[in-house]
Amino acid sequence: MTDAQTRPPPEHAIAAWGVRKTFGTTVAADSVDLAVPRGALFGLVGPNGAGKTTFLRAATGLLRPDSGQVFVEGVEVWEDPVAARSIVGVLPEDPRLFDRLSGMQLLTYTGQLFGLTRESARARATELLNVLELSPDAGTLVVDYSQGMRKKIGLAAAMIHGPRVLFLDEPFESVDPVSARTIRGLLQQHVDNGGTIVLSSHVMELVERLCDHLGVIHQGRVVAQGPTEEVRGGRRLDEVFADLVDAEQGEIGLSWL
Ligand SMILES: Nc1ncnc2c1ncn2[C@@H]1O[C@H](COP(=O)(O)OP(=O)(O)OP(=O)(O)O)[C@@H](O)[C@H]1O
Repeated sequence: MTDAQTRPPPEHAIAAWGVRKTFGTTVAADSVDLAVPRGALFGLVGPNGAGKTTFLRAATGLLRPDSGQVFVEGVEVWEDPVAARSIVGVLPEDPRLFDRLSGMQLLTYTGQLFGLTRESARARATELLNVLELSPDAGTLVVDYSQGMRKKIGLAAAMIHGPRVLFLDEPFESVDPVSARTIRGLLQQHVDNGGTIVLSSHVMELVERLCDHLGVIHQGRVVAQGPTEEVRGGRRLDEVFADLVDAEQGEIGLSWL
């Protein structure tokens, strides 16, 4: 339950506090607190197993947290999941797509699920396929798409209803450099038009260049967050990251190699 006192200020497009999720004895998210300003392109970084995907799933209605709250544009995701769904577009880490449909069918169907008319869904699908250079494969079954193509069609499906907030889990993974540039352009356009994006990535250079805000998650907690320049403090992000997650820089190797 929430009350007026726990609601985030309106300048926060996303606000999470105390998000906790355990799997048996594994604490995947310990207590995640995050504030994402409206219009931010927010990068979420952290080592393998830090809890990024768990948090993103909890924040998007895909995985119910044990405790904590997530507000998206003032709507508590688990209190009002229907309202949250129309505000949010989600690219999960491993999107479960209806892969017996063609790319065009998948997008049209997804658009209609979100209340678009068939004509409008088809028009948007055509545009998205075109921008993401998937038009030649519009009629190909998604099951026959490459990994990178699946990422791109997943992104298109996340965007088709024009959500104000996008949550993207590793949107650049498996994507070729030209498509990555196209996606960066799309994401920039989304925030320039007043939207908000949270994306996770392991590519520090990309986060550094693309994201105006970032959060570092480690062992299920956010250990640093804020404007990218502030978090970096004049250093390279990979150095700051290594310090924050106590990465060992000592001798490593395999004795038998
Ligand atoms: N469904 C699940 N069942 C059991 N354990 C899980 C499950 N999902 C995640 N975990 C565990 O929770 C922890 C956090 O996982 P999560 O996938 O959130 O990390 P991540 O930061 O996204 O990692 P990566 O960068 O490697 O994708 C890990 O220890 C993982 O093994």
